[in-house]
Amino acid sequence: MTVLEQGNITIHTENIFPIIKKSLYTDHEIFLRELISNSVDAIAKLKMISYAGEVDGDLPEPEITINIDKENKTLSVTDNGIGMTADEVKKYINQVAFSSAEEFIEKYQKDPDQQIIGHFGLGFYSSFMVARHVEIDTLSHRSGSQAVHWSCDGSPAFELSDSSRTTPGTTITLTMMDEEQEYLEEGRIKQLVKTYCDFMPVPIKLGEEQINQQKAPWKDSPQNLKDEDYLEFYRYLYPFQEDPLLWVHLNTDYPFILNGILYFPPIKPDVDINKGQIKLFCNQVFVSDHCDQIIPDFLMPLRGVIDSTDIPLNVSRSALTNDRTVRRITDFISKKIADRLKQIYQEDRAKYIQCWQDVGTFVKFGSLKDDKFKKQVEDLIIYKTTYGADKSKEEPQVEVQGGEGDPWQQAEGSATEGDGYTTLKDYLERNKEKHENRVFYCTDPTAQATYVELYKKQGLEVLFLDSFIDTNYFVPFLEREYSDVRFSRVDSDLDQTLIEDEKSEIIDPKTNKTRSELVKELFEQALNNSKVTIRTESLKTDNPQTTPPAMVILPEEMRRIQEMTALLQQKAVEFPEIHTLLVNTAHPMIQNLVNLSQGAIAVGDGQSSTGALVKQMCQHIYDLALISQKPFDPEGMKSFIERSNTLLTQMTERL
Ligand SMILES: Nc1ncnc2c1ncn2[C@@H]1O[C@H](COP(=O)(O)OP(=O)(O)OP(=O)(O)O)[C@@H](O)[C@H]1O
Repeated sequence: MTVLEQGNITIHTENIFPIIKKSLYTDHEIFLRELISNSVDAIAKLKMISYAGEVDGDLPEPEITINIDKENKTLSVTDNGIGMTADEVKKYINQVAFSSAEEFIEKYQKDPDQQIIGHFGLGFYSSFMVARHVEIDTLSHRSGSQAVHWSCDGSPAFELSDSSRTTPGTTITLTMMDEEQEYLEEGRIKQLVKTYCDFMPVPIKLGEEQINQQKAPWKDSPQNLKDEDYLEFYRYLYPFQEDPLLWVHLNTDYPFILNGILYFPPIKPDVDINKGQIKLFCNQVFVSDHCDQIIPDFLMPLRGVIDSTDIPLNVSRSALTNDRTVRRITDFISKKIADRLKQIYQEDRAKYIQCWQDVGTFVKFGSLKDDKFKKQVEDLIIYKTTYGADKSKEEPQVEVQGGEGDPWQQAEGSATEGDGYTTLKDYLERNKEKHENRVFYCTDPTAQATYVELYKKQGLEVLFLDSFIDTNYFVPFLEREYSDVRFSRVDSDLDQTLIEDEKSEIIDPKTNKTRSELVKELFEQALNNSKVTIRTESLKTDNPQTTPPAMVILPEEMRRIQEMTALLQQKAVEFPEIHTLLVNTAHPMIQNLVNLSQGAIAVGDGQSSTGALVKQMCQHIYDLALISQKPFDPEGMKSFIERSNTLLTQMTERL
């Protein structure tokens, strides 16, 4: 290969200048952020050279002042920072994309906490997006310096002259373009300072009034902050919102610098969990409301602040460049959150339980999404259980578990047992003898109340997996994770321990039929529905009156397929037409029914009023079993009410 020529690429200032002015930054408003950042840097630099013994006398109280002169259409930003000599203006201002930061840090930075915001050497030129004329009036803090005045009308030509300024520091004055007059309104400037510069470490004044918060709690050490401080900060960031459940203070210097406070808010159905609400800062300068690339998906609903100088920003400081550091920061944040949850779990179980309803959603979603996170939190996932629930309230009602005033949420103390919540590991361990590797769960405490009660009475423990994420995603996930464990919803089948051994006592000598066979026949004839299988069992109990006379059973596998299909098609789950009606032959009502039907047959009156009553009773028992699983359709509702009235009338006639 023959080299034809070598040389340096040339840039034409006339062409590149408009690009820097107009296209580098998307929003015009950020010019103020850039000027104030420069002022904050100038104040930090003054502090640094003073540490190095290069400043005579005491340092002034740091201050940045914004002044608006509507008449002359100017906005100025003044600081009492390091200032610039004529040489520095020539070097750092006249040479575009030449920042003093690198040289400065190399020479003076002793304290890693003292950071410089600007690095690209471009921010100052964002002023030309809104100003037709920009002036710098500056006096360096170094003794013997001469104040200088720089001015430029937006063309590459500038003018540098001596200035009569006597106080060290810098004033940047912008004469606003006609179409940018909004930046001469106090309200607009206050709003911009609040957005971008609220937590910058120097007081920013508009005239005499300080308009920034100045204190950034996330930069403080957690030891210095009380719960009330964290809450106050949250209320400041998210006014009129319910208080957060808990928070995590991130504070690390290695392997990257990262500070922040992340809050777990209560989950509200109207909050879009895909829209991040964490504010990203870099050196206390607001960067963005979108931390999508740093915060793992599953933690998007968290709120708060993250501040890191190691998050690689592009020149406009508005977008992130994706790199390895970002991934490491993401992992770090997930780990810290898991650690904090573990700490609360161990130290304040009552609080943990109280927050679980909301926090659990994050944790479960995180476990599904991120394998590393799953490993960190797997022992922290708890489930409501029937075990020990009686101890936390005298008479726990299954019906109220899911609603407000959940009796189990008031569990106190740090007991790990008997507070109505358990981990899966503990559940399996506790029930090893009775039903090894088998989990009974309930997805709807109201609809499945009868079933849960039945299990409870026989001393079988039921877990409540009753949130949206549980039923749709978490149960299948648990099954994959615990592949040797069988998960059965309470209404999917009845465990053998709930059923008496069949006594095949013949009660109809003429036909040689057992009670079970008679019951089955009665219901089959009454329902006359080939899709409903009738199964008879005698449910174990001390008091048959308290067991249900009949229950609808939905085989686990079939129900799951149906649920999956509904989820994929984004439709509501339809109640399966094919199902089983389990009739409890031990229940007195069922026994009476058999007797009634026997009597009817004895007098040869199969079609008589008694026969019709038995039929209606069977239909009614079926409807009552179905009622919790499926709402009536109009036809069903009509016949249920009519039948109820007929039966009640007959009852009054017979009494
Ligand atoms: N108020 C000020 N006081 C002292 N020096 C200043 C001031 N404003 C700007 N400078 C000097 O001008 C240089 C260029 O500023 P500019 O805003 O263009 O870039 P930067 O702040 O270094 O980097 P960035 O583009 O990331 O903001 C700064 O590095 C600094 O040396």
